[in-house]
Amino acid sequence: MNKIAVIGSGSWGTALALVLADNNHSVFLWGRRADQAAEINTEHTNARYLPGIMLPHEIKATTSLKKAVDGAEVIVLVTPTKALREVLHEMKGHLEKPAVFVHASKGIEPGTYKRISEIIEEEIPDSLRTAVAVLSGPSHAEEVSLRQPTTVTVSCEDIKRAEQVQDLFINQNFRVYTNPDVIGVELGGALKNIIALGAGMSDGLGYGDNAKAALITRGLAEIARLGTSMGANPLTFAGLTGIGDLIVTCTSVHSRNWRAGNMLGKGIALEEVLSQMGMVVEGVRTTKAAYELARSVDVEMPITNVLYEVLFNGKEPKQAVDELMKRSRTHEVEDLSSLRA
Ligand SMILES: NC(=O)C1=CN([C@@H]2O[C@H](COP(=O)(O)OP(=O)(O)OC[C@H]3O[C@@H](n4cnc5c(N)ncnc54)[C@H](OP(=O)(O)O)[C@@H]3O)[C@@H](O)[C@H]2O)C=CC1
Ligand SMILES: O=C(CO)COP(=O)(O)O
Repeated sequence: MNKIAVIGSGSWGTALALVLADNNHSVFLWGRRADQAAEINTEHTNARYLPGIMLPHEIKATTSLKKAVDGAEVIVLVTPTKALREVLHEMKGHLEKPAVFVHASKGIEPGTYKRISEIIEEEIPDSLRTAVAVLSGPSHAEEVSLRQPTTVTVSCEDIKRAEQVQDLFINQNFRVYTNPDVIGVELGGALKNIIALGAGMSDGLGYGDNAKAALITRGLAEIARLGTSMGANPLTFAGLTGIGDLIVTCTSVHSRNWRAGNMLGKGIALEEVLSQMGMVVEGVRTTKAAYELARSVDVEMPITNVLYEVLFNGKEPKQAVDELMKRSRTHEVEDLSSLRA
């Protein structure tokens, strides 16, 4: 039985703790609120984030980072992206031996444009980490906690390490694949949230399935365009962490990004949307980061650009869609020769 620390007791951290406890690991779940830790330890519920779910008694909740990581061979990071650096910074002082770091958050840091594995590598010295891996894919916490069939991918440049992490999580309800393309897996997971905001907005405006299919398909094209320019393998975007996660996030009522976009499409202001959600909507900050990153590397991202204008410059959602439809005509694939027999 491995001791595993799960850092972040929101919906996804709690659902992953449940998967690990189902697999007979000893799980310490860290969150910042004492009332929540007490609820998890005594009632075995996390009613705010996973209402109606009984958690395995093996999950031990704590507000002490030291207690959570003490002796843990594996540390699973699942805070919102914006909280990660601060948490890692504090955690570093409590680490006594190297651990495998697995993260399951989906974002890019505005300003630095760093992926999460890069943030971990910056904050935790080489001597205190044996590997950094990412777990991503189409996986809403609400369904995972009901033990409904779910597939994800674990990515690590060292594929043997990825297989070790695969072993920790895999079970009959939670199927885990591996992929060595960390850049592609992280960027697919982060950037799909932008397109999900757009898909929700389209639904909120009353547009139909044609519009949503267009957003998913052209969204994937711009995710892959930016991703490959950053060094990702284009094939990764055809997998679970690319199109797979894009489909689930653009079409599921569980998606916070879709729901936030839907409210924006109905004319509700961003601040009101975020306060009504009460949960992290990663796509908002990621839109800013991706917009700036794409400009800095000169990659065209039309959907991201109009969403940036809606979120941060007050453009009306309807006008954003009109502008996308009126862009100058173009080919579906930039390199036409790749389509010819
Ligand atoms: N939910 C899902 O189905 C999935 C989520 N993810 C990703 O997982 C990550 C976490 O999301 P999720 O669990 O859903 O988020 P939730 O909104 O469900 O929960 C957020 C958690 O983060 C805590 N938190 C917020 N701000 C801070 C901070 N500054 N320092 C420390 N903790 C903080 C909250 O604590 P408090 O309650 O005290 O405010 C809460 O425990 C995101 O990157 C998301 O994209 C990935 C796949 C699936
Ligand atoms: O990443 C997710 C599912 O794979 C969760 O998406 P939301 O953050 O939009 O709920």
